[in-house]
Amino acid sequence: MAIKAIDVELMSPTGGGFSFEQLVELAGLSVAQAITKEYSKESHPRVAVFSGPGNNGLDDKPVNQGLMKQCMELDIPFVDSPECGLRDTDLVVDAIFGFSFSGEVRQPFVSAIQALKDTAIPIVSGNVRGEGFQPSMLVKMEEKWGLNLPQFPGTDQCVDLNAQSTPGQTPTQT
Ligand SMILES: NC(=O)C1=CN([C@@H]2O[C@H](COP(=O)(O)OP(=O)(O)OC[C@H]3O[C@@H](n4cnc5c(N)ncnc54)[C@H](OP(=O)(O)O)[C@@H]3O)[C@@H](O)[C@H]2O)[C@H](O)CC1
Repeated sequence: MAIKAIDVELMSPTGGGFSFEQLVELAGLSVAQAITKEYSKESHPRVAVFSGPGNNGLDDKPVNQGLMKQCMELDIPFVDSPECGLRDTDLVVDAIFGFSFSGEVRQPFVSAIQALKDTAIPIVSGNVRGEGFQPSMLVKMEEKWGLNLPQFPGTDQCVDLNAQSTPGQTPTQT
């Protein structure tokens, strides 16, 4: 089943009736929990989020306005270039593209993707891999249908698959 179709099913009355906002919140929670499990706030206190134009990054989308307002009230800075985003940063969250990414990277994202290719800072990617850089951790949100899911500990939103990974696989997925 295509990932997009899974979201449609989750939002249908028989598939859970989730609202788009709920799915966004759950996706964000999964990413946040996966990050805090893998990277401590002592070793990686400064996190930069690279947001894209679609529903993965929600850059400038109305659903994101409340979050942006919260960030401003908490004095969390916004930057407008990839170089600034990577300055004084310990971890990058790549929320640039989700499942609608296709083809070669086009402007205005070429420099952001290039910066992520060039950096040694660990990158946590949400959902999609293929823009040409290797994330340290990949968080996948839609794995359910037809997949052999691992046991999730307690009420956790993520599980570390390192123990089960084989060479060449992405280290951590949820
Ligand atoms: N129910 C939901 O939709 C939920 C989705 N979630 C997350 O959202 C993404 C899917 O969101 P979507 O908006 O469909 O897609 P993207 O986030 O990938 O962004 C699409 C935009 O990216 C542009 N794009 C695509 N390919 C390229 C490229 N090669 N170079 C530059 N730009 C690109 C695209 O532009 P177009 O001109 O092609 O339209 C769009 O602007 C999903 O993966 C989840 O992460 C929520 O988490 C929950 C609900």
